[in-house]
Amino acid sequence: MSEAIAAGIWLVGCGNMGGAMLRRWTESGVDPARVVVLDPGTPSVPAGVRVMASPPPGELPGIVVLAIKPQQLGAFADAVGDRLAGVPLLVSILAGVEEAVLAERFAPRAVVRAMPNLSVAIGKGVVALHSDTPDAALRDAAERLMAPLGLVEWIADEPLFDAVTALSGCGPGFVYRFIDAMAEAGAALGLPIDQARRLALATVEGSGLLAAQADAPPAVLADRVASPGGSTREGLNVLDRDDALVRLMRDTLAASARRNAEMAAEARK
Ligand SMILES: NC(=O)C1=CN([C@@H]2O[C@H](COP(=O)(O)OP(=O)(O)OC[C@H]3O[C@@H](n4cnc5c(N)ncnc54)[C@H](O)[C@@H]3O)[C@@H](O)[C@H]2O)C=CC1
Ligand SMILES: O=C(O)[C@@H]1CCC=N1
Repeated sequence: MSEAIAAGIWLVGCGNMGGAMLRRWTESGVDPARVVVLDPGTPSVPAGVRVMASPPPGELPGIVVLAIKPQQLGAFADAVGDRLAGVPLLVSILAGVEEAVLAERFAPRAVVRAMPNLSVAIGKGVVALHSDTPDAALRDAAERLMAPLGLVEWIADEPLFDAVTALSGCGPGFVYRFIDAMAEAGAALGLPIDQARRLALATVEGSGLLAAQADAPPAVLADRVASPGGSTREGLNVLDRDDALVRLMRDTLAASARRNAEMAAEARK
């Protein structure tokens, strides 16, 4: 465990995403007694984690993880921003909020921007990281903190965070829509909707697991499902016609990336 993690973690905001990360951290060996949740609400937290409405006086942890909504940043910074000055590592998962803005508002020694997704709750998430800090120990601390959550990847340029947020941060939302759409389509062919939902969910789960372990990329796996002259090919022809699915996904991710850029502009004000 890194020195910064051992020196304690303050998790600011423990909602959907902060809560998912926290559960996974304590399940994978982070000592709950070293974690303070700062949240004015009534979050449900693992046993042993302290919940406070404002930072404990006279203390600074090794790491502060910001997991409030971007729209809540101003109020938090105005209320207690100066209490974080000099904290070794500030990790922010806020969509669209840039490192320079965080550095200016909180004056930590290092900022790492992180983009997790909801599957971190079961250690199968994606966490993209970016930082300009030259401090290798603090970069390492951020990476070690995120390692139990799933696949961790450093992103070369901070502007690419809008793309990464659209793809893997928002991605679970798109996949859930796809599952529901598959179920709807099965029901339209006559299956009872509950059964169609079970089949669609298990199909996506199994396909993802197989693709993750397979010796071939998804395009090749798709061809293995599609027997020549068979029914999968007919369905793939619909998805592939005029790049229908690719164009839909491009529009979907572009809309999310655009919104991230807007949130970044709002946070700069
Ligand atoms: N939900 C998701 O799948 C993902 C969310 N994110 C990012 O995570 C952040 C949080 O999103 P969610 O967890 O979905 O939101 P949420 O609304 O579920 O959680 C926000 C939490 O912050 C608390 N809070 C509000 N004001 C506060 C303050 N001044 N001090 C301390 N705590 C405060 C709220 O009580 C709540 O528990 C956002 O910035 C979002 O961009 C990033 C990746 C994925
Ligand atoms: O919807 C949002 O803004 C956040 C960012 C990634 C997932 N949820």
